[in-house]
Amino acid sequence: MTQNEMTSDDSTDPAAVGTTATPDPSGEPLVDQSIEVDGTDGGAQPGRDTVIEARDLNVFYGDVQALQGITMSIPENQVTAMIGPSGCGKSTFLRSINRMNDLIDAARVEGELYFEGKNIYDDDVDPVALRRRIGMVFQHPNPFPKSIYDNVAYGLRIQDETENLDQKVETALKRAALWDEVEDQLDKSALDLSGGQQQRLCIARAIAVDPDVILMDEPASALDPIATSKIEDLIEELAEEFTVVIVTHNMQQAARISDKTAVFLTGGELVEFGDTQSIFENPEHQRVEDYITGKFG
Ligand SMILES: Nc1ncnc2c1ncn2[C@@H]1O[C@H](COP(=O)(O)OP(=O)(O)OP(=O)(O)O)[C@@H](O)[C@H]1O
Repeated sequence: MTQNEMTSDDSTDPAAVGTTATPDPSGEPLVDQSIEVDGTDGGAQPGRDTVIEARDLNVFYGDVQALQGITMSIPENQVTAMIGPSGCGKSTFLRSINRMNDLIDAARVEGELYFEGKNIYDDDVDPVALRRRIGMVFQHPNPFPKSIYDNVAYGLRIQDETENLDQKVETALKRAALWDEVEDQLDKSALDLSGGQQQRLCIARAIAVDPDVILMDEPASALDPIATSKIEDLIEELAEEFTVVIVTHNMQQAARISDKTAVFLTGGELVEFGDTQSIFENPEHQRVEDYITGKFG
């Protein structure tokens, strides 16, 4: 992601429908800077770049404060999970990362949130361009009422990336572990797929345009155990190429698939953030231990 890519002008916002599109790769960065961190905030490790960094981020809905002074660094090419009880601000934080909160009238953001060194809340950042680099997958699969092929090709067509389109669609479906199930029926309506297949199609649609980050808001909570297991396997594979940030209510899921875990608690406070294994086996805070062991939530 370059600064110019985030500040480019485009009136089409594919993120609002759960996909992303590719910016012009020729844009020169305004600032040649990526953030290296020392791991003291529990986030990125030495030598591993931070992709997203929140600094004292506060989010309000009207008079209600949903996030309180969130500071954390999210490392690249890892799975970072957000867990915590209902209403603690997990989805609000996720939406802050690609400015989806802009679409909520009452929402107001204070503080800073850096994506590859650029504060995405600076006036010169175009949220549409930002969302091309930070895709999103929602809780309920939301394919378009179009063919399987057209769903995956959607963002590529918006961006005029239609050269070798068949190949790009096939690659995205393979990366989303769906190709083998749909290769003979690409013209079939996406709405005829099972829920789990629809969600993998939405993931294929998001990754077809090659974003840097994929945000996932409880992507498996509407699926049966077998479909959930496929999505979990897929998320782990995706982290080899993308940075994945996932909100989940399912602590076992966070423990299974994430490298880092952020524990939010009531009031929108980030109480603990670090290696998933440490958080689950040896949390620093009693409140986190109580939450993880099911004493509340
Ligand atoms: N669009 C909105 N307008 C007003 N308040 C909102 C809005 N969205 C969220 N909130 C409030 O912000 C707080 C945090 O909500 P958020 O959805 O981020 O929490 P969450 O941890 O993701 O919850 P859940 O696990 O139930 O999805 C809650 O008090 C919620 O009521």
